[in-house]
Amino acid sequence: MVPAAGIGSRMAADIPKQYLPLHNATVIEWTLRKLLAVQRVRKVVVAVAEHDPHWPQLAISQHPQIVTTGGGAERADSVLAGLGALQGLAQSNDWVLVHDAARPCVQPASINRMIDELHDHPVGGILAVPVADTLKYASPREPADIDKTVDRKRTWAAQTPQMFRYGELLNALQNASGDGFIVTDEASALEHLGVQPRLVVGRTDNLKITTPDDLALAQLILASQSNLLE
Ligand SMILES: Nc1ccn([C@@H]2O[C@H](COP(=O)(O)OP(=O)(O)OP(=O)(O)O)[C@@H](O)[C@H]2O)c(=O)n1
Ligand SMILES: C[C@](O)(CO)[C@H](O)COP(=O)(O)O
Repeated sequence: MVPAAGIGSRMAADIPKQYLPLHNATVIEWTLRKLLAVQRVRKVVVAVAEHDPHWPQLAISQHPQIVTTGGGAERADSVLAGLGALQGLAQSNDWVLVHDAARPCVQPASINRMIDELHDHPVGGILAVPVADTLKYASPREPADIDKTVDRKRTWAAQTPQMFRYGELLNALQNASGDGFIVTDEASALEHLGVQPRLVVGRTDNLKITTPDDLALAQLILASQSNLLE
């Protein structure tokens, strides 16, 4: 399931960042090519904004493995909408991988390794990388001042895909929404139910394209992956 209904406000571009040009295609086309290169991915549901004029113009939107649905106001709403579109296609015990449209540099090998590690895990988990930098909390009074240093010994940066059983993920997201518990990733909803998703070591180059400088970096990464999808 690919949430792709965001507006990319932090990118401050004329169009949503998932449709920006990247390495002779667009951000979302690279993301979908990577997912479709994983043999064990059967269907990809893409949640796009209502009346999105860009998505229908992409040939990949007609790919036989791709189903399109409408997204929501927040990322979690778009993911819930995408899961709704899988009703009847997915069984409760099927694994669902949620992957940001804004993460085009993911490697199929990382996704396959996560599936290998988690396919018989009781909960599921996420791609993530241990934090290498020293982390600081900003002052609540002056954002440019350091308030304190965060213990990074057990700190990881969550990425996507995030992989959970269809029924459990649907329940967890609906429960979080009902509790008014705001989640910025799927794992948070499972944690809110008291379960512990697994951390699967990912790659630091699986960046989420968020601000303009991320595009130049993604271009370099994709150029270095030229033989990846052959
Ligand atoms: N209502 C939303 C908001 C975000 N997303 C998707 O969730 C992914 C990660 O979100 P983010 O990087 O925050 O994208 P935007 O919300 O578009 O960015 P911003 O917060 O800068 O506006 C993106 O692929 C985005 O398209 C979505 O499907 N529906
Ligand atoms: C899901 C995610 O990519 C994990 O790091 C991240 O939480 C998305 O956050 P965003 O603010 O919706 O980009």
